[in-house]
Amino acid sequence: MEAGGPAVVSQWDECFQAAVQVAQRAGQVIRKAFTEEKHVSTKTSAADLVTETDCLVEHLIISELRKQFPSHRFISEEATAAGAKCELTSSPTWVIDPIDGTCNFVHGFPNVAVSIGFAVHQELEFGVVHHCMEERLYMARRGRGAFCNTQRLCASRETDLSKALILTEIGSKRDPATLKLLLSNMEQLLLAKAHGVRVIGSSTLALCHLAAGAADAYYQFGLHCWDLAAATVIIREAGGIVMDTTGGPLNLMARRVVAAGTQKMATLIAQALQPISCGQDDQA
Ligand SMILES: Nc1ncnc2c1ncn2[C@@H]1O[C@H](CO)[C@@H](O)[C@H]1OP(=O)(O)O
Ligand SMILES: [Mg+2]
Ligand SMILES: [Mg+2]
Repeated sequence: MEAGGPAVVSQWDECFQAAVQVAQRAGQVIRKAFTEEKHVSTKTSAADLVTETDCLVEHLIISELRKQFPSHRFISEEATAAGAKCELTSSPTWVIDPIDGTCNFVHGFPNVAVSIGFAVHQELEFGVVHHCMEERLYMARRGRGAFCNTQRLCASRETDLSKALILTEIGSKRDPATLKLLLSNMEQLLLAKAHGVRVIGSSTLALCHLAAGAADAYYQFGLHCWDLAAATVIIREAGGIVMDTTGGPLNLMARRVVAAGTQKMATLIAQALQPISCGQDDQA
């Protein structure tokens, strides 16, 4: 036996390593496609976009992981859009967004990421988010800390809403009632004298910025489980909070989230928000 005893190998290490490798391969494909002509289609609205690269990258990720882990289940954005069931059971399940920030990708705006989360018994075990254009890899395993490349991540300790930099996303719904609520939520936070509200076009990268302490809070209605799964582990392992907009525990399928460096900040944001109803991922 080596000095210090055998290395501790977690049950899901092999899966984590596979996620890192496939996220990097997917990043290469996305980087190459970023400067080329894109074929863009719409999904649920004129602002809900998909390109052939979203589908190609999703296929690449799932076929590689399925080869290595044939008994595992998969939830992914483009398969769900094509009618696959979006159901989180107790089986080992990969939750995949092949391109988070598709609208950015279409416009050549460089906030584009691959997001791969992994849950067992409905508990998130690890998350890998690859910022494709800056070649940054955000990653965390439950109980083992969060990292960006080799740098350990630490979420903000801010508790004062009037000193907060807050991130959110606009999403793809454009009906007047949704837009009114969306803008009124932003207005409430600005009236509370938050330092700023930012929209960067990628939920998962915004959540990673929160994990890195570059922002104090994040909220969104309408995002999906694949936007959230990987980054949730990364934020929690960076010492942050991820919860439901009602103030209760996070439901990955409920399409709403508040995240912050501190519980106090998360609660203040949740209290300032009016809910926007979006349905559930597993009841579509
Ligand atoms: N219907 C919706 N409402 C809110 N956000 C959504 C959404 N659909 C996707 N998003 C995500 O929110 C951000 C932009 O609004 C992106 O991260 C986008 O993910 P996507 O690029 O994978 O589609
Ligand atoms: Mg997404
Ligand atoms: Mg996507």
